[in-house]
Amino acid sequence: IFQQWFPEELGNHIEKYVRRLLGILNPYITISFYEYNGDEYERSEAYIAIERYLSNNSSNGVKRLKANVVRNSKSIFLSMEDYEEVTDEFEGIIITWASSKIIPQQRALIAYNDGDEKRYYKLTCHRKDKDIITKVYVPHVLHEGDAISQKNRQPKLYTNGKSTRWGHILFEHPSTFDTLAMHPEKKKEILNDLMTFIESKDYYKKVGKSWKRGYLLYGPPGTGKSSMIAAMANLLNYDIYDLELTSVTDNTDLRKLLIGTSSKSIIVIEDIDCSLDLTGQRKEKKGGNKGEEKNPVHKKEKEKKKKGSKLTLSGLLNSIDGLWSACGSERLIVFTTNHVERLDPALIRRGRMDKHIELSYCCFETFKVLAKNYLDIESHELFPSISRLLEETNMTPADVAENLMPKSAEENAESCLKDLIKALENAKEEATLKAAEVYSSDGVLSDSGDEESQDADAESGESGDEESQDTDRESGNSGDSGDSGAEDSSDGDS
Ligand SMILES: Nc1ncnc2c1ncn2[C@@H]1O[C@H](COP(=O)(O)OP(=O)(O)OP(=O)(O)O)[C@@H](O)[C@H]1O
Repeated sequence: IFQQWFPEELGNHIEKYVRRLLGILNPYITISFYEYNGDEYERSEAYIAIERYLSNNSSNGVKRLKANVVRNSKSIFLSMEDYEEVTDEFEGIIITWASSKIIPQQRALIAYNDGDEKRYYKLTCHRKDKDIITKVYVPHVLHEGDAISQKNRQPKLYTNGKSTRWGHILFEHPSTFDTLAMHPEKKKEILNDLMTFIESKDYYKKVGKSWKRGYLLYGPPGTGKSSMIAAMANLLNYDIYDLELTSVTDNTDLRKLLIGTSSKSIIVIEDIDCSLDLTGQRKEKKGGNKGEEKNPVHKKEKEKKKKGSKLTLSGLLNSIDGLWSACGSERLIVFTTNHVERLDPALIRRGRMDKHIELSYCCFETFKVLAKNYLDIESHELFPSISRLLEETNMTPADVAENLMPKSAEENAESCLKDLIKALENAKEEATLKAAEVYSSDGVLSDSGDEESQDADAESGESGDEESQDTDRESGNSGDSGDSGAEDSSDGDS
């Protein structure tokens, strides 16, 4: 009626003064949070956080609720239907939240979202409480809402294919820090480190570092490196970006991929020593292996490799802690390797890889965790024999776990422990035989292959080392640190 009977300009004028008058008389203020701001295709983070907060804290008093089944979410959550109202209390202050929407007079012909309706939450509180509401209550609501979203979300596992895009699936690995078998003190130290990291946003800002932390996990195959990454992701509810370096053609692609990662994520490069010729490039600059430099076949091969992949060590280093690494925060970068000694020191220096974690062969403490997980026992009369054997021989947690797993319905804890004892005795015998073979008749080591990798191979039954020793012989390289030898043996292992 008002719009019909008053000329538009006069109408606007009167409306303005009426609103002002009401504003003076009304002791309440309102704050609106719209679902879409500016960029219309992105839901406002504040709106989402408020939705979660209200669904968790105040939905009991609401009669009409909406069930939101978010894809990839672990559970459904309930939120208020349009035009519902709830009250919340904060430090003795009563706050009213109402869900509302603006329906445009002329609906867009092609509507992307409920015919262009603009939903919003309206907070109403007393004018005298304005400061505490805007400075304390609203940030509290946003923080709580974020935490609820984070808790309910299902982590994803991303991987890069041939393109510079990430593809993902839901991450549903069951490994946790409870199932991870390692020395309890070491486990506690890692857990503390992770928890300190996630609570240190302000600290990182204060010291001028981007909020990320590098972990280097190293040890023989089957000692739990991948299991630990899964446990980290499950603990922190982070996504995993499994970066396959061999599919990345150059530094620009690597940068694009890293820009495409989100916060609260773990970027993983597994078997970093096999992924790229990272050691060779730097050693070459320093003079490297002279025998190899003179060898025209090796020189040609290296040049060909360089042309094929323009991903360089310096490109990788820049991505880890150069300017580009600052895009996105709250991230862990994890490298895994079976051969830590083959990595360039620059790649794993502290600051880049802040924490070096060795995952090693099964000790008695590790075994006890596996026995509890697999057989539900904490002690047994066979434990002392197993403890002694584990001291005398190297067996990976993966092999121990395999032996502890019942193979048939008839098997019980005792028979599984006996299986393990048998396997440990066999491994011990094999290791003794292998050691005898390695020593030549005059008691001198016949080959300079490193002991650690031989142990690892003995455990896993792989013959990768033979290949690396052959390659070393062919290239006239007597040391085990030669680039080509290292590369070939890694290929063999992988
Ligand atoms: N420390 C451990 N705690 C619990 N389970 C383990 C542990 N280590 C190995 N396992 C078991 O062995 C399997 C293989 O372990 P995992 O893949 O984590 O080893 P890895 O060190 O990553 O090996 P690789 O270097 O070959 O990738 C796992 O599925 C798990 O069942």
